[in-house]
Amino acid sequence: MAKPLPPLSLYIHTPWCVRKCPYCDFNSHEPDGELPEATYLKALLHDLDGDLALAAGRQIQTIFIGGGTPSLMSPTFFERLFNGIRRRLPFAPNIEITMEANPGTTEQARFTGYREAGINRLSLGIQSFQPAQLKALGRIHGGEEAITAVGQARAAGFDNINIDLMHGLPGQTPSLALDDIDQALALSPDHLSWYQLTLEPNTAFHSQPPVLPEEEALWDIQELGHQRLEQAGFERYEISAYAKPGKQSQHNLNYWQFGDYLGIGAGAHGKLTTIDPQGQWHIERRWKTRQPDAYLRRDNDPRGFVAGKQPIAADELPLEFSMNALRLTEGVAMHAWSAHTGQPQEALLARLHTAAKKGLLMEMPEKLRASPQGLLFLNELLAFISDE
Ligand SMILES: C[S@@+](CC[C@H](N)C(=O)[O-])C[C@H]1O[C@@H](n2cnc3c(N)ncnc32)[C@H](O)[C@@H]1O
Ligand SMILES: C[S@@+](CC[C@H](N)C(=O)[O-])C[C@H]1O[C@@H](n2cnc3c(N)ncnc32)[C@H](O)[C@@H]1O
Ligand code: SF4
Repeated sequence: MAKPLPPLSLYIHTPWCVRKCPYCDFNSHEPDGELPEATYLKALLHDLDGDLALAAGRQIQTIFIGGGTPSLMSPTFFERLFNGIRRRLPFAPNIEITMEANPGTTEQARFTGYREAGINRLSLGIQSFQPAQLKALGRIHGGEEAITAVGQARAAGFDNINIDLMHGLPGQTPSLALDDIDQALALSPDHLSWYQLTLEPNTAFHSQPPVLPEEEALWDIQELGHQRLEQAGFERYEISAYAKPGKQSQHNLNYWQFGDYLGIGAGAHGKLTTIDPQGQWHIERRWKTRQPDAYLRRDNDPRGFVAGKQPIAADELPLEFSMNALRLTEGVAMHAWSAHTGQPQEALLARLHTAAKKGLLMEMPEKLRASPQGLLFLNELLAFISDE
């Protein structure tokens, strides 16, 4: 019997933001005028139609609406979108549906509408509570609005709330970073994503870098912040992701466990496995037209929305799989590594001998699991896996 396909998720991208943040390399754009909600809705469903043949007969386990700023779209937009998707693919009974929201774009009635439309997890991009850091990041909201947004979300019935915080910010000291964590914890989130600010190519911060904390302060922030979160009952399950028990993001877990996902919307990417009549797996990555205007025009184009696609070759699987799985603090069972990569466990063990000796790995041979040192130097660890 052929091995079962991995779980299927759906990523939906909305590409607009009130203002582009200087550190951000996501596919986000300031709109020219009114948001084209109706045409974007139509385009998203046609985009999904183009991917349906790859997902026929499968059920969607999780949906993640990212951006950009999805909270710029109205609740009706999502209600119609979910109705359209459900007509094409069934939803799992306990489906997790996350939406990202910017605290500068929220109001009570909207949150209630999002909840009623079926969104059951909210991810708020708070980043910091300090005026100086929010200003340096070019954010459109203050700390107070972030606190209000969490209250509005709870009042609307959201019982699964994530807060995104960033650290290593311009002018940030360890005590300011800890104060951000404390203020976030005081809001009792279910999940906290704690990202170190990175200077990404093609951003304003890359061409005009801000002054960042010294290396030593960055280490202190990392170490002290990690301790503070664990003391508060948050378990770190991925490099930057902390959750209360049972509140891990199912969508992100599926990515990291090398599950399948459809990606619709401007610049969205997807990964899909299909089985041929001989029972062989074929994995393909595909990505969609990136510029919002060009994406909308593609709706009338017989080439469709796909900007590119590429199969993942068998010899790329060890690295592709490990890049994701090793981000998880629990790592992955050796037999799962073998099942996903099609390689015998001995092949992996041989490659990892030196990495283990260098202290980058925790447990062998039952599990492939990075040590705390390995999580810090993930690229070094991955180099051992990709080296033939
Ligand atoms: C697409 S944005 C989230 C939603 C919303 N647009 C917002 O910013 O409020 C995803 C998250 O990635 C993080 N992020 C974006 N750029 C980053 C960077 N250069 N370094 C570290 N984290 C970054 C931020 O925490 C941000 O909330
Ligand atoms: C940056 S994470 C933010 C997670 C957030 N902190 C939370 O816990 O809700 C957003 C998710 O959207 C996915 N994602 C972002 N941009 C995407 C794109 N263009 N195509 C497909 N997936 C994308 C990421 O891989 C990830 O699963
Ligand atoms: S609001 Fe979010 S997606 Fe938009 S530019 Fe800022 S960080 Fe990027």
